[in-house]
Amino acid sequence: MTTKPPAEPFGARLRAAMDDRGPLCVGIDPHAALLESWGLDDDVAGCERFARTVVEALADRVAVLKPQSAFFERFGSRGIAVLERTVAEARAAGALVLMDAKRGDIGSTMAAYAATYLDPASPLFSDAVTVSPYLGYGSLRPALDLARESGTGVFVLALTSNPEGAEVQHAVRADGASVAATMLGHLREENAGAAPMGSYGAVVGATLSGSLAAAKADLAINGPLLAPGIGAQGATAADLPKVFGAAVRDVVPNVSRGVLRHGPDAAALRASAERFADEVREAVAGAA
Ligand SMILES: O=c1ccn([C@@H]2O[C@H](COP(=O)(O)O)[C@@H](O)[C@H]2O)c(=O)[nH]1
Repeated sequence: MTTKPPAEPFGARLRAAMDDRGPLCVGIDPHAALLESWGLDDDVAGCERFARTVVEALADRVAVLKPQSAFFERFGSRGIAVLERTVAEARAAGALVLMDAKRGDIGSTMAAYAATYLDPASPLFSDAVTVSPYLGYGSLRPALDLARESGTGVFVLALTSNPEGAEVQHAVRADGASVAATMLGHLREENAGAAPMGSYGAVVGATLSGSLAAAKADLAINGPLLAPGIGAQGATAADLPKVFGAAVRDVVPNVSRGVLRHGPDAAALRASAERFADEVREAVAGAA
């Protein structure tokens, strides 16, 4: 299956969606516990019903849907087939799809990961993908280049929402820059001159109040900042201005379990996403 490549770069498409729908990103994470609480079996059929329900409830109203690949992969090839259909249906219904796959490898293998998510000929073609720079930022080049070519985006892990991330991300290089600040610096260069916003984003947890200063991280990268951690991980929309300061307008706040726990009723899922969206709008407006 070949999808028509998007006419505009991801950064421009994302900014337009954020302006039109608000910046909220809702996760599609078919956890076993959520399937159970929705009255579904923890199998591939349950996974498909779950994902389709989220897409039908939210793809026409939130800016971004973020399937967490791991929860589909656990069902093997049939789970991946469900993921393919989920991505296609979400995109067809109007949401941008950010595939949370956190891939990272040596460049030659990275090229295959890039083709999987960012080549319009792939059945898993998505608007953007998350990647891990643990093999060095340069190893991500095939994904960065293919994203430019195919009008898609790449989100690089910089300061993750989990407390364990600090031991790697706050580590300081010989020149005094933290690893996180180094990644943000690379992304700033990648996005230089792009308008209204570059297509190369960073993942920066909404849970990080207090620890950004420790990483001496400058979040002004002229690109989107995916902020997971709201809801189940304890952060709230009100934390966003504290964590992101002037960069708060570039933040794409992610909520997964915080919304998904309200299913399977579509109206309840929509109401929950709307509540989070309102809280985000209020927090961002208050930061003006
Ligand atoms: O730093 C990171 C990067 C990614 N994630 C992912 O986001 C969602 C969060 O789910 P919640 O249910 O809202 O906690 C999940 O898919 C993670 O893998 C993250 O949490 N932190």
